[in-house]
Amino acid sequence: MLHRIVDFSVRDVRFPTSAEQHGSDAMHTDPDYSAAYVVITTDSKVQGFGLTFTLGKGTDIVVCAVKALSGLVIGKFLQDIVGDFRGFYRLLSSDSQMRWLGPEKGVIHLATAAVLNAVWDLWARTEGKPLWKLLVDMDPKQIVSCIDFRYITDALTEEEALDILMKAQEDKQHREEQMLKKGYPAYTTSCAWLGYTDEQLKQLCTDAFKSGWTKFKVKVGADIEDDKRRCGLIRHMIGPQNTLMIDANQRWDVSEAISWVSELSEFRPLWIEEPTSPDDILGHAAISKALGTLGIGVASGEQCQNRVMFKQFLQAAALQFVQIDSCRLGSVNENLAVILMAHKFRVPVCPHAGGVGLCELVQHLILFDYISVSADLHNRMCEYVDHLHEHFTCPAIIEKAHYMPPKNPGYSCEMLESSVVKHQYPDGEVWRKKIA
Ligand SMILES: C[C@H](O)[C@@H](O)CC(=O)C(=O)O
Ligand SMILES: [Mg+2]
Repeated sequence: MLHRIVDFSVRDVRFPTSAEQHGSDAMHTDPDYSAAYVVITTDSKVQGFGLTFTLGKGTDIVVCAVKALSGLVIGKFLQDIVGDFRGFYRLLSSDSQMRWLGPEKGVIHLATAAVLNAVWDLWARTEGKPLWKLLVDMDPKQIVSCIDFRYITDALTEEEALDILMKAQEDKQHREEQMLKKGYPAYTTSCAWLGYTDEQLKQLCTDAFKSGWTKFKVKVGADIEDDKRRCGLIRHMIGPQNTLMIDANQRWDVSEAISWVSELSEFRPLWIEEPTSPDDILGHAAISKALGTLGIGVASGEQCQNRVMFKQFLQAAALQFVQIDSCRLGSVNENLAVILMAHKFRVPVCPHAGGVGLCELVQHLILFDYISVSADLHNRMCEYVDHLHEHFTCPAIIEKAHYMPPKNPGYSCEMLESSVVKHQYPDGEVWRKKIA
């Protein structure tokens, strides 16, 4: 059956998370987790749902960018899109006028992610499979045909990508069964947002520990004495064997990052995340070199613009953990490129999640990474944040601190229509009350 896209909508949906300091960090002190939420409808009535994540203000700008791209989607047949997905990715990311707004970065790239996420969702639904399974079952040649290799062939050629995927075919079935049984390891960021009090932090950490969490991320970077106290509290509570990560959300200059994190080294963080500007590849390389001697790695990616920057981070040995993001990069297509490059450079992928909908989306990509690419779980885990899942029709499922593979067809980011209507900005009930 053919599926022609006949309708396209995008809405500005915002959740007032800043009221309770959920999601707060050293740079984003009042985030309202939000999304530009896309629904595409076909003449066969099958729909695709996609989103990109934002922090509140400016979501309207992303919505505007999504609308600008919608003309490239409406009227297309799904079969034509996925039959040349590389071409369609390039159509969206390289439109000869709109590429001036990026290219492949910033608002226009967030918009590309929202649109393509909806297309991938539609594809998975029409195949009756969750997205991870669609990817895992795909012929390696077809996977590679979804990737735009422009600008990365000096690091990864199409032939090398194919070779990686072919080699990982062995034992794939076994890994799939393992994931279905045990799930993919996760860590939590929910206990230690920067705006939480010590009491909150202790309580949330105790509860999480009791529910089986063993890996915790703490926000740092505003005040060194606060950081020492908070890291000390968590390290004391989780003991020496469990894992602690720290996240500065781009707060420091390079030398400041090195000295600040050195002062926190006694708490033995596995990584420091986003120590400095997400665009500063050589700065990250310098930090990696300095902190490597203390056994601390550098993680980044949630604001890494595109595959070209990831390529350079990897080439410069500037990252020890690659944090792919389902909404920052150009959807599944560009994430496939980064997952394969990370494998070639032997750097573990530990996705960024949380926000609204990011856990739902990225769980599919990390399952694909394990089953079809890396076959490795050492030092690998996917972020989990326990907010806003109740707004999704198929929320992420966590059991014993592991993501359980989604079973429903699609990419898991369909929101409950009632939640969308209530949180739509500025007319939804939640915002009307606040604005009045
Ligand atoms: C503003 C966001 O909550 C950010 O702090 C998330 C983040 O850095 C992470 O989850 O990692
Ligand atoms: Mg982070």
